Amino acid sequence: MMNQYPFRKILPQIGSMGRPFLKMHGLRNHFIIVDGREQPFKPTIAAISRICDPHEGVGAEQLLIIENPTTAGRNKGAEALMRIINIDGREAEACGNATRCVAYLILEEKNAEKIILETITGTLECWRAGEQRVSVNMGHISKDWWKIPLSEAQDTCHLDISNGPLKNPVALNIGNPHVVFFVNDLKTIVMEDLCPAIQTDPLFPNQINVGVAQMVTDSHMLLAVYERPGILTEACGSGACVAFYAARLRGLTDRDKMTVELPAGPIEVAIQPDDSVVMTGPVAFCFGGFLLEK
Ligand SMILES: N[C@@H](CCC[C@H](N)C(=O)O)C(=O)O
Repeated sequence: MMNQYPFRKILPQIGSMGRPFLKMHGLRNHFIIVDGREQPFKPTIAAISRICDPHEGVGAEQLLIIENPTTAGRNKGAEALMRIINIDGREAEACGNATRCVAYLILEEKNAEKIILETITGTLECWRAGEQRVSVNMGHISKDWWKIPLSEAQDTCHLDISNGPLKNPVALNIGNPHVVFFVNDLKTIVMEDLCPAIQTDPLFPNQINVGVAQMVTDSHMLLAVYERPGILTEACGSGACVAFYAARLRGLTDRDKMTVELPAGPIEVAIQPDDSVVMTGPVAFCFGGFLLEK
């Protein structure tokens, strides 16, 4: 029989010493979620990297900290502020899959059908869309070069940057910055080889999330996203929204709804009459536990 003694000895200590966390995923995009509303959570960069490292910590693509909304957010009806921290400790301005996961927690907590969630770039309306499915209005997408941001003026619909078969992308900002390349056959693209040089090009002072898309029909596309800071994720919610928007800008579709098929599965994206973008997809729980960092 397995010796359970070390567990009995250690677990009560961990329970009183550590910060509770939940691990969730939105289409296999993995998050560690900490509630910092009563007791602030301010880990160091080294602690963030360790917590997110699957070999040393819990393992995740982002750490999400739930905080109380700011006064501006509260005035707009926000129930909570979600902070999105990349594994290098830098704060991301948006994350579609994370928004669905945290929104689901707050929807459950408030026993509500719809809530408003604040991020560092504004407020987002989120609502239930079926069993463990959430829709989020991700807001408006900008194509102004200085808002991407780019380091010089360029036509963001046809950016002058390329690497091998990746050419002529669209640059957009949905809170966080993205470029989207269109290709004929996504499976021939080796993302890890081609995307790092694009992501870190000096044209992008804040670096950039790199999406590569293939149109299947005018309402179905395939998409892979190499995210900041150098991770090929199995799904990217903000990337799905901008890829659909980019396809419309390029005249590849005139639909107002699109199924964006990522390696882990589909996200439904719809453009609203006011040009804001609604994304719908699943959320799932992995496990919970205690972080030793306070
Ligand atoms: N790494 C991104 C933020 C995360 C995006 C996310 N996976 C999504 O679902 O949108 C960045 O640095 O912008």
